Formats: sequence, C-alpha cells, structure tokens
Amino acid sequence: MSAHSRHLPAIAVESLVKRYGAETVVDGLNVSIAPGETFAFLGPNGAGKTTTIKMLTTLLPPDEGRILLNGVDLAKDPMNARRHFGVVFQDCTLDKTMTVHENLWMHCALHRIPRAQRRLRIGDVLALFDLADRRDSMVSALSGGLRRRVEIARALLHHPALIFLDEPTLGLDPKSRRILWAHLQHLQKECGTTIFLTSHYLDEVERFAHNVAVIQKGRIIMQGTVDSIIRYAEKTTLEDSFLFLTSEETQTKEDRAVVAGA
Ligand SMILES: Nc1ncnc2c1ncn2[C@@H]1O[C@H](COP(=O)(O)OP(=O)(O)OP(=O)(O)O)[C@@H](O)[C@H]1O
Repeated sequence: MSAHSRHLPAIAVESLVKRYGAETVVDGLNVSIAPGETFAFLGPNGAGKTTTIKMLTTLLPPDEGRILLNGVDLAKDPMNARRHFGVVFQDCTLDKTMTVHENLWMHCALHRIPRAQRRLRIGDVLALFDLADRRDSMVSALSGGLRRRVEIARALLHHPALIFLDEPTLGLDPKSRRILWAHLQHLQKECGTTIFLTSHYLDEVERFAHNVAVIQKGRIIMQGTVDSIIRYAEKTTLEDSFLFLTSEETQTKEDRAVVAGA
C-alpha cells in the first residue's frame, strides 16, 4: 500500500442519486468510510440500502454522483474498482451441488487467481473462518451459519481491502450470529479489512460497528458513532435511538440531515 492510499477513504460517496421512474430511492447520499472501519448502513425496509450497495458494487449505475473505492472512481474504472471489494448478498449464491472446496476453487478461477496460488488462498480463508474440517462437505449439507461463513470466505479469496455484507446474519440463530461476528472481528484484526454492512439486528450493530448511517426514504437522516447517535437521541440503546429517529413524529419535526458529533 502506498503512503498516498493510506490516507484515502476506503469508500467515498458523493451526492449519489438513484431514481426508478418518478421515484427517487437514493437521494443525494454522502458517506466517507475510513480503512479498517466496520460501518453499518441502517434503515427501515425500502429505505434504499440494497440499492446503494448495488451501486457501490457496480451492479447498478447511479443517476448522479460519484463513488470512489480506495480512490478508484467506479464509473471511470469499474474493472479496477472490482478488485478492491468482495460482496455477499442476502441470498446464498453458493452452488449447493458442489463441495466447499469446489465452490472456492471455482471462484478462484473466475477471478483468474493463478493455479499455483489457489491452494494457499483457499487454505487461508478456510482457516480464517474455521472451516478447514468442512473443506470436502457438500454445501447442501451445511447449516445456514456455516454457509454464510463459506460465502464470506469466498468473497475474500481475491484479497479485497473491503467487503460489503447485506444482512450477513439474517436468519441465523443467536449462536451462529455470535460465531460469525467473532470471525468478522478476527478478519478485521488480521487483515484490516473494511466492512460495510446492512442489518436489522441493532443489538449486534451496537456491539460491533464503529460508525453508523441511518437512511430513510433515500436520505441519510443521521450518521456518527454508535455512542454519539445514542447520545443525540437521548436513549439508552441503538435500537431505541433508531426507532425514535425514524419515527413519523421525529421526521416531521426534524426535516433535516444530522451528523452526530463523534
Ligand atoms: N428494480 C426496481 N424497480 C423499481 N423500484 C425498485 C427496484 N428496486 C428497488 N426498488 C424500490 O426502491 C426502494 C428502495 O429499495 P431497497 O431494496 O434499496 O430498500 P432496502 O433499504 O434495501 O430495504 P430492505 O430493508 O427491505 O431490504 C423501495 O421503494 C423499492 O420498492
């Protein structure tokens, strides 16, 4: 990493807009995320989270605005930008008719990782997510929690500096959620990976995220550290703060975007 890139945000989003017909579903988003941060993007159903992640991962072109990943402009150089991130969507995209190892091998091939490096890289991600003993299991035989770990491990094979996780713990039982978070924390400690996630489980966001943005109807209504948001809302938990900030009453009283102090 060059001295220059150390100072760049991992993600910089400037005035991002997406419209579907007459409806503006992402409406002037500005976000800056530091390298190595866990950033949670929160909002009620339909607020625009998945649409934003799709734009950040080159799956959907924005109507306006700019996205820079590690300083690379997505619109100008999408191929280069794709090398910087991994992404895991809500629905499982592993091939259930293949083993864990076969899925990972196929991903290496798709990413043109040289054959000589594949064994090592697969071994590394399996170890990182404590999956070595599942190497030859069929994906169809794995629990939901294990599948999610395999999906995240797969997204890391090309060594991205940042990873997008759309509701990574959705549908997992409390123990599997705890284990997944332990692995994400381990990943961040070992590799300094930036994590951008969405989640409706605000207790775990409160515990693990460094910074949070709350989006409603396509606009960020609050961003800051977890503590600063709780303090601003004068509540005791992030969930209570979220419910307060996104309530109809608060929104009609405070028709403005707020940045909570750090
Ligand atoms: N392909 C599409 N065509 C038209 N409208 C769409 C399309 N995709 C999403 N929308 C609309 O855009 C808005 C934002 O949707 P999005 O899926 O980004 O929300 P979300 O915050 O991810 O919600 P959830 O928490 O339910 O996953 C919604 O009103 C949705 O109906």
